[in-house]
Amino acid sequence: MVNCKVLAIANQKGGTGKTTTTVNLGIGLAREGKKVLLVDADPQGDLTTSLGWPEQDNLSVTLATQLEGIVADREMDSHAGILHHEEGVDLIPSNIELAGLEVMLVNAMSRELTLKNYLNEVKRGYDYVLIDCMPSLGMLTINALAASDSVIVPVQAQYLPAKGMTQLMKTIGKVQRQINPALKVDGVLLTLADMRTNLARVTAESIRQNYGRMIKVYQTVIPVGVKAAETSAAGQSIYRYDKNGTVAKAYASFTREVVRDGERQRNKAEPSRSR
Ligand SMILES: Nc1ncnc2c1ncn2[C@@H]1O[C@H](COP(=O)(O)OP(=O)(O)OP(=O)(O)O)[C@@H](O)[C@H]1O
Repeated sequence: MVNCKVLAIANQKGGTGKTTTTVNLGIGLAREGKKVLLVDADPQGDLTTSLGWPEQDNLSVTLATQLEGIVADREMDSHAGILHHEEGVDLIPSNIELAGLEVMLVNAMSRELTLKNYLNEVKRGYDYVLIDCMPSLGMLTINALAASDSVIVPVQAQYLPAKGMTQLMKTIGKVQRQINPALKVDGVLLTLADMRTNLARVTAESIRQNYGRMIKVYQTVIPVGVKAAETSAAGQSIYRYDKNGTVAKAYASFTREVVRDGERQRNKAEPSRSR
């Protein structure tokens, strides 16, 4: 696809809903008719488990294999290892081998661009590539930011995230200045919100106050839901596991926001097509 959009789902804080968002935004986009590739860029392999491959150590080709091939400048079948989930998305899986690869990257030529170089070989067939980042700002996350058009930042609505956000924004700024000037922050997604309290609203206001107009907070807020915590073990999206629940409705609405943003950005980039 000429207009493939690469999105990093990133926050160096753990447990903010990155993996859950990657699964349900990805499958949400597939349900809107988009061709979607999900990339597990976390050696914990949570995305791979969440999509139904808990025995990830048995996978013969993973993201680590492909990146190692790029580092070693070896001829590879770049589509080898891509898995197909029954809800219509593809996945480049990961397991703990990716941790060793991160160490190897430090001494590699174009070390920040290894993931970008790999994705350039596979993204052609997709409308969206979503990268589930690990909870750190190390070399793999830098690779994800270098390979992306935009970042979405899931933030737990319960916590005022000022300090962690500053660190993340500094890293994004550095990547924009030194590696990927076109990188955008599409927005902050408030997750795990207890809808009985006002905390989501307070957190959204705090982000707007601290980051001004620089960062958009998505209209949709993802509520806490018991069923949402069970989807990972079931290897299913929330749309299949609990299709009438509030979390499924919220992720469907968030997906529509992301599609609208994509259309707006495309029309801006190609004004003649919007007339
Ligand atoms: N809306 C929700 N309602 C209830 N539980 C949720 C919801 N979203 C995520 N969870 C649960 O919260 C935990 C953290 O979510 P998730 O793994 O998506 O976060 P993460 O940011 O990817 O974590 P890590 O930083 O460890 O990679 C998981 O146990 C997940 O099942």
